Amino acid sequence: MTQLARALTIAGSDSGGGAGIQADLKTFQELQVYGMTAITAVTAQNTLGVFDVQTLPLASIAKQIDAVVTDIGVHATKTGMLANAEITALVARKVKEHQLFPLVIDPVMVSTSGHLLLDQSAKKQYIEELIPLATVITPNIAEAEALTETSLDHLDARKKAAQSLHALGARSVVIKGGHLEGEEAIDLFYDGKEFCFLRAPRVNTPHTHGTGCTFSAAIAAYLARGVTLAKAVSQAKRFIAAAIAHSLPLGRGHGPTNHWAHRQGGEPDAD
Ligand SMILES: Nc1ncnc2c1ncn2[C@@H]1O[C@H](COP(=O)(O)OP(=O)(O)O)[C@@H](O)[C@H]1O
Ligand SMILES: Cc1ncc(COP(=O)(O)O)c(N)n1
Repeated sequence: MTQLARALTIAGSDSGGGAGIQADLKTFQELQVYGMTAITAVTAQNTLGVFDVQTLPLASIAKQIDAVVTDIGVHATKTGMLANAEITALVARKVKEHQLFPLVIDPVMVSTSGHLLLDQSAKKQYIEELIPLATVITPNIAEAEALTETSLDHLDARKKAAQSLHALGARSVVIKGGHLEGEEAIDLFYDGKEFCFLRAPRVNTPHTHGTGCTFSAAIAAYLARGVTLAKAVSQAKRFIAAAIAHSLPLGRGHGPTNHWAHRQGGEPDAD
């Protein structure tokens, strides 16, 4: 057997299965990557909203990371919901201790349903401790605005924001354009030298719960498989575009993306 690619997600649990750890594991599995988890927080969540958040003790998060790294081994890591400043600092420490690279950072701050998933006070730890370790950081527009303290309503401003996140130490940056308007959903990729655009047709759907988690997990999966960064980002864009084009009208709110949509037909295998 050729060596099985293995990826670790350090993120929150979404009981509704559309975002967080659950979206990450589904994405890893679809991309033939063995998935492992370190859960930072347990949310009670569905397509309508977030009804409870319980963060895990720091020692538990640390031991989850130690357990998988020291035994099974990790080829790529992604971070999602880190909830607060202490968890963000712990994760940065563990990334350094275990050299958890390549590292994809999805700086999750607010859910699609509008619930705060990161204490405001954690911004300092993101900027000073975690972002400098990123192979790629994938903020949406609001997250990039919060991290750079600028308004990003123009492409020029988004380019400058990507440059300033790169200047903080991130090796590359994707500023996602899911919340912009237009015929296409266009993300801006900056590798420290050049800008390029990741494009897909914009899908007119409310069912976009978990798009950011799925996109960043797909980047981590491709990196775990040894694909180059530029290729990982563009293949991940194809994966998320298919997942949104065939998203699932489940629940009464924002339904989840469809992780098996990249397969021919966009449907689960017939019985
Ligand atoms: N309606 C849509 N149609 C097509 N692509 C979308 C749509 N909404 C989001 N995307 C894409 O999904 C990915 C996640 O983006 P975004 O929704 O901005 O992130 P987040 O979930 O973190 O808010 C990006 O590649 C973005 O362009
Ligand atoms: C546990 C967890 N992690 C991340 C998100 C963000 O995903 P989205 O922005 O699509 O709601 C979420 N809702 N829940």
